Amino acid sequence: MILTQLPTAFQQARPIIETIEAAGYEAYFVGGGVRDTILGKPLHDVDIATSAFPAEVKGLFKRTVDTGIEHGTVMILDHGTGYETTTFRTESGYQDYRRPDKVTFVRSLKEDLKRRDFTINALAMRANGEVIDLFDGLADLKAGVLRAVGVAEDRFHEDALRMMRAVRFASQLDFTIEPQTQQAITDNAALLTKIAVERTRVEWEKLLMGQQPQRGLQALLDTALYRYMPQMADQQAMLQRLIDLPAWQLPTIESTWTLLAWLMDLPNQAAIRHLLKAWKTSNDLIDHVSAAWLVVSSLKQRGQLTPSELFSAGAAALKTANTVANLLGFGQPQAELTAAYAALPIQDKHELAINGGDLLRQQLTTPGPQMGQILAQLLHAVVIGQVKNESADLLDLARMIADTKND
Ligand SMILES: Nc1ccn([C@@H]2O[C@H](COP(=O)(O)OP(=O)(O)OP(=O)(O)O)[C@@H](O)[C@H]2O)c(=O)n1
Repeated sequence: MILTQLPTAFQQARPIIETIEAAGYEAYFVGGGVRDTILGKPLHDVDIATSAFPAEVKGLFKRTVDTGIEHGTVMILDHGTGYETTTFRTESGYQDYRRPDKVTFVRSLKEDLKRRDFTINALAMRANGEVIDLFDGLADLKAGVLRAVGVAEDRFHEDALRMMRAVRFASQLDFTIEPQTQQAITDNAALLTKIAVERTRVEWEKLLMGQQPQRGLQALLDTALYRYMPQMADQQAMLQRLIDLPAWQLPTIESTWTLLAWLMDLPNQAAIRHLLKAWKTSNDLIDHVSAAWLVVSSLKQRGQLTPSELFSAGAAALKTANTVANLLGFGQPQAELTAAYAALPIQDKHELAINGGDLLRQQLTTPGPQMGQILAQLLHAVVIGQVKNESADLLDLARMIADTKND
């Protein structure tokens, strides 16, 4: 097969391959970029594999960066773009796929391709678009099948993350997992516990945001791989609920986690924090999702939100929550919620017309917790429309609050 119309990114990278070839080595485009191009999907990155050893690659180009030289990866800089070029290799023991524990450089393309995870990811392409298909990846691409290269069990022992990649690709590409490959996942699922949580999380999020999440989730259930994901061992029912929802596709990582947290029937925000901490997500994500989760529960219980709830959630978490609530059948039209939020007297606590300094100057309080309490009460009063956000009104109210406190 020859691809005639190569995406621009490949066309621009052609001279790199041609330079390596002119020096007597082999070089090919490899990996997800080749797969996605054949599928007609946009490509994310251009990866090159070559028989030249790293020092040889460096000798051929003016500007290179040693991004992972001990693993065979050199980045070639060309017209402002960086091309990761990796020497044909075999390896074992991954903390990170790009940084295995042990690497052996080889000169043969076939050796390199045969240690890759799935046949659809083991295609190579020459600079002229000719696809080299040593493991029948093209047939599997056409049939929509994920099949491990060679003995599936060996591939999963080399890198247990590949089991997560299988279910992720099932969702992302809407592919089926070939039976022996699936059986090997069932047999080796427990190996996933050896994998760094961050790596598992990336695949899990991609699965949930894929075009057919139900397909990936079903494979997770069928193979019991979910049991070895953080905090998921007893989540069979939740996964089934996700599968049973009418077709869904979520736009953001935040909405994905909010949906998940909601379907897990977690008791409170502390439980959500615990869940997300176990998955090692960022603190920003934890704050966002726990705020959104609270909004989802209000929408579920009352179908609407108080000004105070709108204010404390903030625009971003509101949007997330409503997306999830809509998916679950109890959301509001997004425009209504946006309008209600915009109609709040203030959207941010920094907009409050007075601050702690003003209270001190008027000797209404002393620095410390009492000041914070008064400011919080003022903020609340402004948000619910009890008082105008003007300094004279706020100082009057602060005086009343301070008096009652001092009584
Ligand atoms: N655990 C892994 C990770 C990657 N690969 C190989 O390295 C290539 C590039 O990996 P990566 O960029 O992580 O993933 P892609 O397959 O390109 O997919 P995507 O970009 O969608 O993540 C893969 O196609 C595959 O050949 C592998 O064999 N085993």
